[in-house]
Amino acid sequence: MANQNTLPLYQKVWIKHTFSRTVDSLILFLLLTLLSYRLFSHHHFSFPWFLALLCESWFTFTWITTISTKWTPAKTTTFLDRLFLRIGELPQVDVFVTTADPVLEPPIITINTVLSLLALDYPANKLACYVSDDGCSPITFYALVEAIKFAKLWVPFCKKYNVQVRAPFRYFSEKAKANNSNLPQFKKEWLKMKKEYGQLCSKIQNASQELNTFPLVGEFAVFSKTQPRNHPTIIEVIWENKENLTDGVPHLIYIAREKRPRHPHHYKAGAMNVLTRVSGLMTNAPFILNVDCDMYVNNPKIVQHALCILLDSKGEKEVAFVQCPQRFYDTVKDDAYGNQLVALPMYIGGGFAGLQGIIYAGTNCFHRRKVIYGLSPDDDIQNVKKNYGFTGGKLSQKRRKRLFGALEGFVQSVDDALEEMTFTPNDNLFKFLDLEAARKVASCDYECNTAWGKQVGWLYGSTSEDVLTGLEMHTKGWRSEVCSPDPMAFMGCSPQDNLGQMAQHKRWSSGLFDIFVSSHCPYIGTLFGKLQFRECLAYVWITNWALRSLFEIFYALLPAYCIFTNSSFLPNKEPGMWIPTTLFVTYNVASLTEHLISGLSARTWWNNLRMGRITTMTSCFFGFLDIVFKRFRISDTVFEITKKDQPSSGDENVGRFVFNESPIFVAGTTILFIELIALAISWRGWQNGNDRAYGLGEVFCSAFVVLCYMPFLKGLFGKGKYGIPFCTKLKAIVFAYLVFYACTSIVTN
Ligand SMILES: O=c1ccn([C@@H]2O[C@H](COP(=O)(O)OP(=O)(O)O[C@H]3O[C@H](CO)[C@@H](O)[C@H](O)[C@H]3O)[C@@H](O)[C@H]2O)c(=O)[nH]1
Ligand SMILES: [Mn+2]
Repeated sequence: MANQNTLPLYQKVWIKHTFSRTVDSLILFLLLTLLSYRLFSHHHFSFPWFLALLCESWFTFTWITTISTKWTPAKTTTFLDRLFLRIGELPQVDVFVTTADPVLEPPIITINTVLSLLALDYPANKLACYVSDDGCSPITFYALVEAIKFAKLWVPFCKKYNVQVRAPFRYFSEKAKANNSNLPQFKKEWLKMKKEYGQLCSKIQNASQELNTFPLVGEFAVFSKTQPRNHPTIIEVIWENKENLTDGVPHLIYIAREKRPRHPHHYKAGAMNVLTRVSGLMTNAPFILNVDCDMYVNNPKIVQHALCILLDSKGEKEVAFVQCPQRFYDTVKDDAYGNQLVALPMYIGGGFAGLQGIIYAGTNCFHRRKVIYGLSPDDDIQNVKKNYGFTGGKLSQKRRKRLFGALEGFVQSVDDALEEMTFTPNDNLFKFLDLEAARKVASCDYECNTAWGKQVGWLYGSTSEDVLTGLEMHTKGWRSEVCSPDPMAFMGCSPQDNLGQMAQHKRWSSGLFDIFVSSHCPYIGTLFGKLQFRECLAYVWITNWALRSLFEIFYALLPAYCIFTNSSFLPNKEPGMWIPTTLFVTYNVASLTEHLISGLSARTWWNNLRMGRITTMTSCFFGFLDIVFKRFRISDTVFEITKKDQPSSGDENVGRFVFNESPIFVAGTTILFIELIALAISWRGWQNGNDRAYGLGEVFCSAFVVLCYMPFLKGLFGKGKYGIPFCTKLKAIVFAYLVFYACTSIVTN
């Protein structure tokens, strides 16, 4: 029998999706057939024919990257029982939470996340929770101060009754069948807890309403004379687990890093780096769990599950980070805005997992501190020390400044982290706490002329800092794993309307494309680094999302162009027409099947398909433009924070499209108008029985685009926020006419 101590702590199995593989290959075959048909049909050669060839070549290339990513999906299972046999003592974990705006991210959501983290089923003396507040808001701070009082009741309650959902707003709102509900003692405590939570909510609610009149006295005095973008560092230890109790409440530290108008603050990546340094000085745990303010813990044992992977004898040497899936609660029915990301992660995410590893998604992720500090998998510590310029345990003065900044105490903590010295906890973590030093590492100047954001920490330069940082780790040769135990590890909120969803897609597509055109481009990672080839293709798939918009827009306008100019891009009257027809049918049946297999409705499939077309042609197109402007130094990209709403249940308008004056909607409305004009012209042509070069194919394609843009069509007639603003319609009509005019005049000239 194998020694219990040598058994692996997790297992990875590769799944065979024979059906999926067959259908995907068939689609590829059809795409290639279509391309060759186009190349060999000399009699068809014309502008639309070549444009179609160009777009379809792109789609084929994208499809190759898709198939390659999906081909060998994998799943991991963790063995908790073996973890306890293997290690005597659980390691320390530092938990990072980021919040940035008390209005878009209501403090009540943030404190629920924090409460669920403090109540993790993990020894309290091995956890420390650091909250970064980029909004520098006294209300957020107040909410945390109040939350910790509640935590002292909540944490023991959760542990005593083994509560699963430890975010109180979910626990009390949910039809959550209270466990042990028969016990009178439980009933009593449950009621008390509910009452206490209610009081906590109303306190925070009241404070939020008095945003401008909130008294900045006592411990809040530090917030006087601060502005969100202009203030010194504020670090407050809200709670310290002084007695080092395993069943107490973990440390809670509030950090608002210094912000000055002239200093770029690098958004979330900047916040994460400050959290890394401040925690390095305080607890310096070897593992870091990072969650966004809106992601609460849904599985209180998740840290142990992740540790199974990180501490496994193989995982320890190879795995840089463990990513848990992002799932959302109270989602809009049938995923009306196509943002629940259920089917996609299942196929694409599973595929990534079967390669070098899943991308880092910015939240719900466990990191190794030493990897964050730039360690490569094949670097042994002595080597690193040589490379970094450590001599006799000390970094040479010059290199130390260049890499980690000038603070002696912090460099010492890096040295310890690289050696994993902190694996066994100090008896009193805060004994030597030097707040002055902590403020220094959180200041604007600290990173000047250092490697932070370049080789060390979260990398700067993209609004998808998460994917960039993960890609760099993969390029160094690290792997990553997905950890998705049952129940789901974390749950969060997703945008509750299409505005949030479209802004999010714009940020992602531009951030990802920014990576593609930077020196971190996946191709470079494969050529000069250790990024595996298929992992590279998977990253290419994800990072050129914005580029897809161009081809999709051209392709969507192609049928209209043909109708305007009486030409064709499809072999309408020839037997060759079966190729695009079969392709269209097969592709859609395949994606519908994938949705149904994932347990989703047909309506969800349609919504995803439709929203995919809309966001790619609008949000992602603007994401693309953002990067073009950035590269030509016309304007820089900004991280627009998504609004975190608590869904209003029973609202009959949930799922409806809302509009504003954003240029994104001008683009969408223009596309709709162009297709409508095309349909009208074809209708007239049909009635007059004119001699037409285009056929049913082009008309069908045009109609299909209109069908995808149905929310816009409804928006033309909608009222209030559900209607497209008049000036947007006007601009769109002008643009549509210009396109029409340009098309027809090219041909007549
Ligand atoms: O200047 C900033 C801006 C944002 N954030 C935080 O970043 C997180 C993510 O922001 P959010 O608006 O919720 O963006 P999402 O689109 O929901 O985030 C996804 O995409 C981001 C990258 O674009 C990742 O950083 C996130 O982890 C990932 O969940 C939130 O906790 C914010 O508080 C900051 O700390 N500082
Ligand atoms: Mn979010």
